[in-house]
Amino acid sequence: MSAPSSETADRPTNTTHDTGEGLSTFASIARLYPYLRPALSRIVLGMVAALLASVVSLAIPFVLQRLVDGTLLHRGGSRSEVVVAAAAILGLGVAEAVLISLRRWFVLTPGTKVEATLRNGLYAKLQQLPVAFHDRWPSGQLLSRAVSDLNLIRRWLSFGLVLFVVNIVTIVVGFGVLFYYHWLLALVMVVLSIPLWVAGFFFERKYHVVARRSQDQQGDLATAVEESVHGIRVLKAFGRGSHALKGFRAQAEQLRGTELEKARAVAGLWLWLLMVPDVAFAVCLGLGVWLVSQDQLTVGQLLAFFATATVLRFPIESIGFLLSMTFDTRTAVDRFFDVMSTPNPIDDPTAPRHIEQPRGELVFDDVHFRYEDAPERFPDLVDGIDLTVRPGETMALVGLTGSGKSTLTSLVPRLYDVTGGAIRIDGVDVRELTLEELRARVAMAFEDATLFSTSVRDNVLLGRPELFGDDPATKKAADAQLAEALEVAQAAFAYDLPEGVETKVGEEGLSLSGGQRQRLALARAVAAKPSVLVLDDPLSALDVDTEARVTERLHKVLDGTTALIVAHRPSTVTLADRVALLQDGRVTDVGTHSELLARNEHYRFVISSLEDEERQAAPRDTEGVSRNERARMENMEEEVDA
Ligand SMILES: Nc1ncnc2c1ncn2[C@@H]1O[C@H](COP(=O)(O)OP(=O)(O)OP(=O)(O)O)[C@@H](O)[C@H]1O
Repeated sequence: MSAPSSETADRPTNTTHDTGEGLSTFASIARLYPYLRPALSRIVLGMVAALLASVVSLAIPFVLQRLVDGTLLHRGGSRSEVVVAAAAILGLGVAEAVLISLRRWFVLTPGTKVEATLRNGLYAKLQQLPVAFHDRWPSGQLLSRAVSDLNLIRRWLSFGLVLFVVNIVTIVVGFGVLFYYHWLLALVMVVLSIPLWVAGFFFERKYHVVARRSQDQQGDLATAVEESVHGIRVLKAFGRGSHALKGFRAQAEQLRGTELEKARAVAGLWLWLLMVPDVAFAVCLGLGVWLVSQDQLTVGQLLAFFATATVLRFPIESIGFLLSMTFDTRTAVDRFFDVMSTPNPIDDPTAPRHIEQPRGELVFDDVHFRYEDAPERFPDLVDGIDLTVRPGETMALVGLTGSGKSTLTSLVPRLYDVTGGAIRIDGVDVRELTLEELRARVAMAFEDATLFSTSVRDNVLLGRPELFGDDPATKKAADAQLAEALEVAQAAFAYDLPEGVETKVGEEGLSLSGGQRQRLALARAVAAKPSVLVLDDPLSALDVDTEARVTERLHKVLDGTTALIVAHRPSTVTLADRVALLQDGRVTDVGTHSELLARNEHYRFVISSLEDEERQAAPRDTEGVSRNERARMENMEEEVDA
């Protein structure tokens, strides 16, 4: 298994939305404003508390200066004055501590609140975005956005933002205070700080790029872990664990390299952040002592100058860390909006229509479709399909592998939108229905049955939200519906699970067999009571006997339901009233199985290739003939005779 590189696995190249590139860091982060608004008052109060704490810390040197110049040097230092000054300093210290605690208290909850809002918004968006989006985006990239990027944003809001603003204000006010003590000393301090601002400027330009790369690579790594955990059976069965590990190591090493690059950039800034204040302190000390000797500065002023400069050290030193945190956050915000600003073409219509009397007629009217990434020279995959499935009719779709059967079925519930023509249910274009109504009218079961890590009951009744409730009547109705659906899908095994239908089926239902999963997925589609049932080869993992029983029960249930069934096995075709033959993107023939067998050569070819596939896949009994094969031959003979 080769893991995707960050170049290929990051943002898809064919998206046209706003990615935040070209925005300043401020403008990029400002896009969070709508999410921040409810929490803004507390963040501002936190900032006020932090600013007051800074003012208090800057006031302490004033008291020191008064103490030294007034009490100690000129009036000989009366004990009571010293005690008052010490008490004042103690009081200011306590006030500073209280204000810092208040800052933490104010900003803690808004950060978590904003993070939860962002996460819910992202999840909702991922639910809305069409399948075409999910085809293009690796899941790890989405996972890392939902977890680590939002975590970064929370930490910045709760800590980085407030400290950044407050420290900048403290530095500006602090330098003002230094000028108040002595303009020349302060000016020297400012001039000697210039290398810091230059280093900060270059740091900004470099760090932003590396931070983006690092966060994207973390997403790639998450994708690799997700893929290998998901495909652990395949990796083990083919003994490719060490190969996967090799690929993972290479990716992890790449990320380590990027993290080192980041650390080097931060270390470069730190060098200036630590060195510049030390040099400035040394130069100012020499100059200050000389100024005192020249009577241009009092000892108290010199002491207060250095006490203030010491107060400013932490804000200055923290700028590097806060800058890197801010750029990491900017990157996280960009990555969040990569997803949030993706347009959703499959949405509710502005003036939705409603199916007044559902009958279940399904019409494909000159339907065209091509995938976004299909090369231009290729014709449409679905190239002008006209087909009518009558109310209550079961229609099987048959075609060679890759002919577009699954694609065509996925157009009905608008997993993708047609690129030409229209699909109508009871005369209404599916694009004119709200998605809620459309998906209540159409239910789907796929060959690759996905279950959610919740109970069998919740999985099967997924499409019936009205059956989730605690009152006895709802529970009774839910139990009855569940029993019927499980019976139709021959999934009574669910009652024998350790906790019956309340048993949690594990992630993606992987604790069940493929056939069991398919039967639960089929039960889910049946329980949804749709007027149109779309089944994409939902019986492929069942043995012949079970398939026959399911088929028989489905026949009864499908009586009033229109069904479109993708058939990968000849036996599935027997379920259908009529068969549509898909060839070169079009429906080239429609009729009963026996009619098509008798008159259509391509149909015979498709059926015989399906038989070949099945023969290779099915286990053989002692006579060398599979049970599937025998059943199919019997079926075919009967059909042709008929
Ligand atoms: N999400 C996708 N993006 C781009 N191309 C796709 C996508 N899904 C399918 N295709 C391509 O569309 C073609 C038709 O695929 P589809 O799965 O609809 O065929 P099918 O008839 O159901 O095949 P099979 O019988 O093997 O299941 C294939 O060439 C496939 O590679």
